[in-house]
Formats: sequence, structure tokens, C-alpha cells
Amino acid sequence: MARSAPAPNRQASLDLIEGYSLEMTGKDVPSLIEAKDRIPAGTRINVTFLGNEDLDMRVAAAKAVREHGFVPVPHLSARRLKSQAELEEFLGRLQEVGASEQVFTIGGDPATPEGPYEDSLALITSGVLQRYGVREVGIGGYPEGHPDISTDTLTGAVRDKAAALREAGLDALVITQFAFDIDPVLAWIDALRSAGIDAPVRVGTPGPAGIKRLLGFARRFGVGANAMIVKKYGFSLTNLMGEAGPDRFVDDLAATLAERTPGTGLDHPDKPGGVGLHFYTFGGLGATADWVHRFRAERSTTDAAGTAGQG
Ligand SMILES: NC(=O)C1=CN([C@@H]2O[C@H](COP(=O)(O)OP(=O)(O)OC[C@H]3O[C@@H](n4cnc5c(N)ncnc54)[C@H](O)[C@@H]3O)[C@@H](O)[C@H]2O)C=CC1
Ligand SMILES: Nc1nc(=O)c2c([nH]1)NC[C@@H]1CN(c3ccc(C(=O)N[C@@H](CCC(=O)O)C(=O)O)cc3)CN21
Repeated sequence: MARSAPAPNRQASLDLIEGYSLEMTGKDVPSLIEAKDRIPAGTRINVTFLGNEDLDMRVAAAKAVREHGFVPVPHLSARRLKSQAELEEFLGRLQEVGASEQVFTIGGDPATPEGPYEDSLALITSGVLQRYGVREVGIGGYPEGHPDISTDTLTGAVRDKAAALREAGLDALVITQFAFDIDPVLAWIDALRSAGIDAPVRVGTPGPAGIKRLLGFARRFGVGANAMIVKKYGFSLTNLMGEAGPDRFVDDLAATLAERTPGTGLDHPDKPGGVGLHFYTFGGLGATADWVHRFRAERSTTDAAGTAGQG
């Protein structure tokens, strides 16, 4: 039986949303330019490394992120890199545009590697990243597992990557696969902390988007979306028209984290032990930026007593 979340806690929701990060693809530069005035300066924006983009597009996207006053976090997809030379070319060009300090290393969807890197650990231990000014490395986390990879393998991989980053003197953070259900996310954060990993966690969160599109990505990436889960999230499988936003997901996650030992959980997402949000902008950067503004406004209103009340 699903745990019922505590009553919404406005301040906790506002704390959790602080310092959120966004994700865009190499094709989303027009969307970034359209939305740039509604995204807080200094926001971290990840740039995906998908099969249907090329290096020029990825470098141009990271450059645009930097030029508009945000922090670019380019993805390095281990299995999609054809050689060390390609990795060095990509990192060199990112460094030239001031976009190599923070990267996100990811295994890469190909079933077999296209080059020398089997997984994201191989990129971290290659010794190449530091040579191009990389200071911080994001790694993936899967509260609900992965369709092609066992949970034991994934757990071992997070541990090995965190250890390798510590050894290499690189900062680490974990960005989780998106979810519609906070229970597996909270259990996964507890397991990470019990394993002694205090890297900040950015919880993957679906930005507002069409319900059909959300379900399409959930199916493609192995994210739980049964009738009970999506009902808690705020939509119904019997009506796939319309849009859904993460309002309840963020409120429930924030209120639950806030109930925990003070000083854990809701610390700023860039501090060890902290938890923040990473939005997968399936419906567009602008739609996600607008959603954040509305979400904040609704929770910043003061009640009759003139204070930002609880719940
Ligand atoms: N969480 C996210 O936001 C994203 C996740 N992914 C995908 O998640 C998967 C895991 O990536 P990481 O967490 O960096 O794992 P990883 O690179 O740390 O690898 C963990 C283990 O899974 C194996 N593995 C990695 N990719 C695989 C694949 N495509 N098929 C079968 N086995 C694979 C590795 O050999 C290793 O033993 C990759 O397929 C990656 O493309 C891709 C983009 C974003
Ligand atoms: N296992 C796994 N693989 C992934 O590639 C992946 C995840 N998980 N977790 C979430 C992120 C987000 N990802 C994506 C992938 C495509 C679009 C997207 O908007 N695609 C456009 C056109 C293609 C493009 O713009 O690149 C689309 O309309 O599908 C967004 C986020 C990839 N990601």
C-alpha cells in the first residue's frame, strides 16, 4: 500500500525547487533562446548526447547555454564515443566555449559500445576529463532500475563511480532517472546515504508535458506509470488527453524530505547530502520555466495572517 504523503509544506516546496536544473537536447537552442528571460541566471542546463545529434550541435548548444548566462552541463555518452580522439575533440571544443567544468557521464543507450568506452566509469578513470578542465562529474541513478541493466549492477556502478571520482579529486553529483512516484525515489536516496555516498542528488522530475508524451518516454526508459502511480501524480490512464505537471510530485517529495532529520534532505542541491530537482523538459524549456514560476507564486502567497503558512 502506498504511503500517504504528509500535508503539503509550502516552505519545503519552495526550498526544494531552489537551484533546479534543466535538461535540453542539442536541437533545443531555439527553445532556450525563447525561454531564456524566464530562467534564473546561473541555472544549470544539461545538454543530452543522443544518437540524432552531432558534435557541432552539442558544442553549439553548450555554447548557447554559457552565452545566455547559464551553466552548461554537457553529457558524455560513453558508448556513443567512437574513440579517445573524439572524446578529446569534444572536450577541447567544450573547453574553448567555457563549457567543460561540469559534465554528466552516462553509459549510452547502444547495446554494444561504438568505441573504447564500455560505461561511464571508463570515462571517469580514463584520466582524460581532468585534462580539459572538468571539475565536477554527474552520474546517473535509477530509483526504479533500468530495463537492460540489473539493479545489483547499477548499485555497484554508482559505488564504483563515486569512489573513482573521489580518488580523481573530482566533485560528484547524482542525477536520477525521472519518476512519477516518490516512494522509490526516497528509498533509493536512503540506500545511497546508507552506502556512505553523500554526493548531492538531483531528483529527475518530468517537466509539464502532454500525458501521451510523458507515457511514451516512461515506457521507453522503464519508468513506472501504472494507474495507481499516475493517479497519485495527478492524471488518469483513462484520459490521455491534456497535460500533466509535477506539482504533487514536488510537494509530496518536499514535505516528506522536510519531515526527516533537520539538516538532511533539503540542504541546497549543490551541497553534500543535499537534494534538488532536475527537470527533463519533455514539453519544452519555456513550459518548464513557466511552470516553476507558477508553482513558486502559488506557494509564496501569504495567508490572512500575512505569513507563508504550512500546508
Ligand atoms: N539517467 C539518465 O538521465 C540517462 C540514462 N541513460 C542510460 O542509462 C544507462 C545506464 O547509464 P549509466 O547509469 O551511466 O550506467 P554506467 O555507464 O555506469 O554502466 C553501469 C553498468 O551498466 C552497463 N551498461 C551501461 N549502458 C548499458 C546499456 N545501454 N545496455 C546494457 N548495459 C549497459 C555497463 O556496462 C555497466 O556494467 C545507459 O543506457 C544510459 O544511456 C541515458 C541518458 C540519460
Ligand atoms: N535510459 C535512458 N535513456 C535516455 O536517453 C534518457 C533517459 N533514460 N532518461 C531521460 C533522459 C532524457 N532524454 C530525452 C530524449 C529525447 C528528448 C526529446 O525531446 N526528443 C525529441 C526529438 C529528438 C531530440 O530533440 O533530440 C522528441 O520529440 O522526441 C528529450 C529527453 C534522454 N534520456
